[in-house]
Amino acid sequence: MERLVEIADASVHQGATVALTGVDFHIDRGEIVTVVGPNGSGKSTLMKTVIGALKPSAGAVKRKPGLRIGYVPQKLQIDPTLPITVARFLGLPRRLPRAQALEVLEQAGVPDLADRQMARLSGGQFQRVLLARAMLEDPDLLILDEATQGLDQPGSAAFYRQIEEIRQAKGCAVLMVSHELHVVMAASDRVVCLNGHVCCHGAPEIVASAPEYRALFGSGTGGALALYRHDHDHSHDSEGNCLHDHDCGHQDHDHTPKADANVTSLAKPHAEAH
Ligand SMILES: Nc1ncnc2c1ncn2[C@@H]1O[C@H](COP(=O)(O)OP(=O)(O)OP(=O)(O)O)[C@@H](O)[C@H]1O
Repeated sequence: MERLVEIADASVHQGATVALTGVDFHIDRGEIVTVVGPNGSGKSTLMKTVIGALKPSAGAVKRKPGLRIGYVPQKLQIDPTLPITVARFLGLPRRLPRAQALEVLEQAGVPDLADRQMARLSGGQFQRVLLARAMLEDPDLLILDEATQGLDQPGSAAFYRQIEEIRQAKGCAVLMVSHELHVVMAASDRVVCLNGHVCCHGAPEIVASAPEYRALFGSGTGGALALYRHDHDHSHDSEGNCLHDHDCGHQDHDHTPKADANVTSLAKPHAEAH
C-alpha cells in the first residue's frame, strides 16, 4: 500500500487558536477516508494541513514526493451576471483543450454540460463541475470539504457514487469531510472522528458492529448515529492541552488505545475537566 500522506503527532494553530493537538493521521492510495466531528473541531484545519496550506507548530507532515491533489470546495461563489460556460470555467485561468474539458466532465458524470452557463446549473450539477475541475489535476488524492452541502439526499448519494467510480477508475485516494451519516457508513473505508484531537477512528462497518464500539456508543442505529453525533464539549488551555469534558457515551473516561484496533481512541493524555 502506497502511503500518500502521513501526519505524526501534529499540533496546528489557526491564529492564536490551537485547532489540532497531537494528531496522527495517514491516507494510502486507493482508500476513502471520511473525517467527522462537530463544528470547530478542526476538520478544515486537518484538510489544510494535508494540502500544505497550514504548517504544524509541532509534529511532522510527510507527503509522497510529487503528490498531486485535487480539491473540491464546499462551494464557490460565481457572479450570477457573469456569462461563462462550463468549458470556459474549467479552462480558467488558462485555456483548456475542449477534449480535456469533455474528458473530466465525463469522469464527473456530467458529459453534456460543457456549453451550459455556470449561473444556470443546479446545485448538484455545479458540484459535479467542481469535481471535474479537481480531476484536471489527475490527482493521487482527491479532497472534498463538505462538497455535498446543500444537495438533497439522493443528489448527494449520487455524487458519492460518482466519487466511488472515480476511485475505482483512477485508483486515487479520497479524503472527505462529511456531515452525512449515510455517506460515512456506506462510502468510507475508514472514519476519523476529530475533536481538536483524534477522538476515535476505524472502519465504519466494523466499528458499528464491534462490541467495543457498542460498549462505547450503544447498539443499533442509535449506535451508528452516535459515531457521528456523540457530543463533544472541550476546550484547550493556553498550552494547547485539551480540557476535556465530553459526553460520548463512555462508561468511564479511559482514552488509552483499545486492544482491538478497529475502535481506537487516540486522545493524548490530557487534563479532564469534570
Ligand atoms: N483563520 C482563522 N483564524 C483563527 N482561528 C481560526 C481560523 N480558522 C479556524 N479557526 C479556529 O480553529 C478551530 C478549528 O476550525 P476548523 O475550521 O478547522 O473547524 P471545522 O471542524 O472545520 O469546523 P466547521 O464544521 O464549523 O467547518 C476553531 O476553533 C476555529 O474557530
